[in-house]
Amino acid sequence: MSEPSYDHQVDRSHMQVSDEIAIQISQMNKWYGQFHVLRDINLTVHRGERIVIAGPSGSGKSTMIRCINRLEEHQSGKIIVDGIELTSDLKNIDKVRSEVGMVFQHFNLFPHLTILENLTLAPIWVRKVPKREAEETAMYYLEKVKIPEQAQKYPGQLSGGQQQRVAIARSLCMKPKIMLFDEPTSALDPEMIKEVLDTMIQLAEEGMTMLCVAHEMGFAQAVANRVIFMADGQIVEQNNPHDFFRNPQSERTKQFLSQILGH
Ligand SMILES: Nc1ncnc2c1ncn2[C@@H]1O[C@H](COP(=O)(O)OP(=O)(O)OP(=O)(O)O)[C@@H](O)[C@H]1O
Repeated sequence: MSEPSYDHQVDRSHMQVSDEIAIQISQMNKWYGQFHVLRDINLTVHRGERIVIAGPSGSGKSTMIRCINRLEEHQSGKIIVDGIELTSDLKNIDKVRSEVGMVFQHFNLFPHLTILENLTLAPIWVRKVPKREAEETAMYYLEKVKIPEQAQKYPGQLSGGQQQRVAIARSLCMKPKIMLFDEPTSALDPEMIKEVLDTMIQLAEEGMTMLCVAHEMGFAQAVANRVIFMADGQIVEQNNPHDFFRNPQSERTKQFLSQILGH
């Protein structure tokens, strides 16, 4: 089985992964009512790692990352994020949310606020950052995602790719240590996928710890140092992208890859 080829292939050798642990999940289980959606998940993520979570629809990928920033609550086992164990204590949730940024498939921008207002809303109202400082930070990140000229526009005036870059900039304004992405390019036209991947590649090069649920494997190919394959609520297999694509171990993974790669 040959590796898919994308024009995002870069030399990843300079990207550092540290020994420090960013996320530790042990024996984690989650049910939706009677439905056992995540089963005995064990996962260690080191700082600077760039992980793609792949797997068939309904395998629990989104639920797993939603548990990491506490949008969903797990029922047993442990999740430790940046040294903080996730419990139902609200203070603890706030702490974790401030360490973990999340970008969704549908950008979730406020349509009636300008791009600048979207970016400064949480820093001003949640973090109590002075308006001027919040705006300077917002402009810094809009420049980073290469759309500073869009600051005064409304989301509806931007392309999907631009809106997704705004969503990434908005997360960065909260200075997260970890970024979670839930299918960030799924709602985009092919020509816009590249813009968003370029932004993600830039973040990865700066050492951001990233977990990305993805159906298309562009990010895996471009910058991931690990691909995790999930099926039926379990981690079935994980490996570096090179070996994951070239030498999948389980039948389930082989079947999945032949579906997505078309051979
Ligand atoms: N709030 C919920 N209540 C009940 N069941 C849910 C809820 N959210 C998700 N599920 C179910 O849990 C399972 C896992 O969903 P999840 O969204 O985590 O899968 P996924 O692997 O991310 O799928 P996809 O690739 O289609 O986004 C699915 O069967 C889904 O229908």
